[in-house]
Amino acid sequence: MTFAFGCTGLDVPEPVRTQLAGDDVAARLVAEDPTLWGPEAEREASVRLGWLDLPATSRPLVARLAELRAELQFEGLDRVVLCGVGGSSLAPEVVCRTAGVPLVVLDTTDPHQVAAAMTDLDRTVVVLSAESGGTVETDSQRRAFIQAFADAGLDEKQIGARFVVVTDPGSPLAETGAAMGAREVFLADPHVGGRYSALSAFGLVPAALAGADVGALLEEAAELAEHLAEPGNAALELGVAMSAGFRTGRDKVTLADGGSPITGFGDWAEQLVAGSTGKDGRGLLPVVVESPDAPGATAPDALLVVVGGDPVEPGPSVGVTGPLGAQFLGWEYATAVAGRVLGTNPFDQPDVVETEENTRRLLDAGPPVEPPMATIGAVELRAPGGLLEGVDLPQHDGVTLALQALLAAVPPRGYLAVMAYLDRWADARAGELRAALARHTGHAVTFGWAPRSLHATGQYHKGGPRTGAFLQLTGAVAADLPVPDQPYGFATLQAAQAAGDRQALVVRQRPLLHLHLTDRAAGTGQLLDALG
Ligand SMILES: O=P(O)(O)OC[C@H]1O[C@](O)(CO)[C@@H](O)[C@@H]1O
Repeated sequence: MTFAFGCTGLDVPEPVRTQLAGDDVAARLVAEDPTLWGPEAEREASVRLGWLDLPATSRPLVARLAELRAELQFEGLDRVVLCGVGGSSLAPEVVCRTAGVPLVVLDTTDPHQVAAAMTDLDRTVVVLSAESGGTVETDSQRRAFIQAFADAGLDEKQIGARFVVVTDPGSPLAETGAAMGAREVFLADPHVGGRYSALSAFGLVPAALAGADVGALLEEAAELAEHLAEPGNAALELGVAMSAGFRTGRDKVTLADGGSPITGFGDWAEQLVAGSTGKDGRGLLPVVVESPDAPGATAPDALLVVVGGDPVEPGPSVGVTGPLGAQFLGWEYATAVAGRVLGTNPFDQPDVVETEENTRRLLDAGPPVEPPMATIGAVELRAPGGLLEGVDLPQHDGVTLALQALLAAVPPRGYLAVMAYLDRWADARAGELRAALARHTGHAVTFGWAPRSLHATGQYHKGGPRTGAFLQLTGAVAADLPVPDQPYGFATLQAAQAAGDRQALVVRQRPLLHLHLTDRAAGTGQLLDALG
């Protein structure tokens, strides 16, 4: 079975067909024509289309990874922890969840979540995965694991042997990996950007070491690759549908699983679509929902895409089926195609760096002092930017009123984004807030764990249309964890990332509600109660 596309109730405007079919986009994309996205994108595109070749060029990795896994297993190292974020962790996480093999993914700075990953060190191997090699989340985790292994009594050589590195050639991490004596440093194809790296060493190394069949994944993709130059191929049709949605006022792409055997695909597709299209004041907002009939799954400004199922009548809706390897390649292709119609460069992320710079500044200067406007139960309320000016916040229903004020501030055709700087396992209940909020509004509601979301929808939040309203959640930290050789711990880093994100949103005059949970479980319960 390969990638298949079905669609119902969507009109494709003639100019979209012409721009994609008439211009022979399918064949030109497969030929890696960098001019497809206009002169401004040409330079970047000329070094970012290597993902089209990966079903073939990644093949030699399969045997080497099987050997390495056997070697690790022989030494009793059967627990794989992946330190990486965004494109460097979401694909292997989907692969492993789908295959049912254990992979501990650490894509956070939450001190509780990082500490929880540092168990069973005697059987742990750590994959450090970062394309740029300088990402603060991954670098901090590297330092913490080195320290933890040292505390467990390992010497320098033994510690090096516990790390496998995946990065681009010439990156600072390539150098660090060599200097620390990492067991192996995999240098990935530098002509593939992070969001498009699912079938490169970034997707394959952690997944294969955890026990997934990555050879099968490449075969699934290769089968689709054979058809990608054909006019009307299924991946092109998906790109046409997303583009047609955009052109007809549906600039949200709702992603729902239709009972496929794939687990967590929406989170990977979200970073691909948001990071590739959300810039220059436009974009497609991916909205990952719990099921095709979840609150907010259908809306007048959204195209519902069912992954692994049929389109939902009466539409407009799309269904895409096929195995995971084909889904990865098909969505990358479709997103690149949509970028052409939107007029965006699918391969850059111009607005991500701003929050990173804000974070660095805040780490240098110390955290901002922002007294809460009110504390209600386990929730401290703040609204930088003035959202709650003139709003009374009584103890009995102040949280409800604050949430109502935020929902009322979502502009027409806008969206509400929840960014939870929490532990996505221990504080998993916060994930229920998406549906709970969506029941109270006709607007799209997205939910993202942060700081992971900075590398996914974060680009869209800052670079896309200014139609978002934002709910940021932070939580009390019971015990901080130092970041070795840095003047701050994970709690300070996480708080600085959250504050840096708030600054980037306030500068754009976006409505923002910041709720700090002084007790994470109680505060989450309070929010869900407030939403009924
Ligand atoms: O692999 P890196 O360099 O750590 O980057 C992580 C992610 O950050 C981004 O560069 C943008 O936030 C993504 O494209 C990428 O997947």
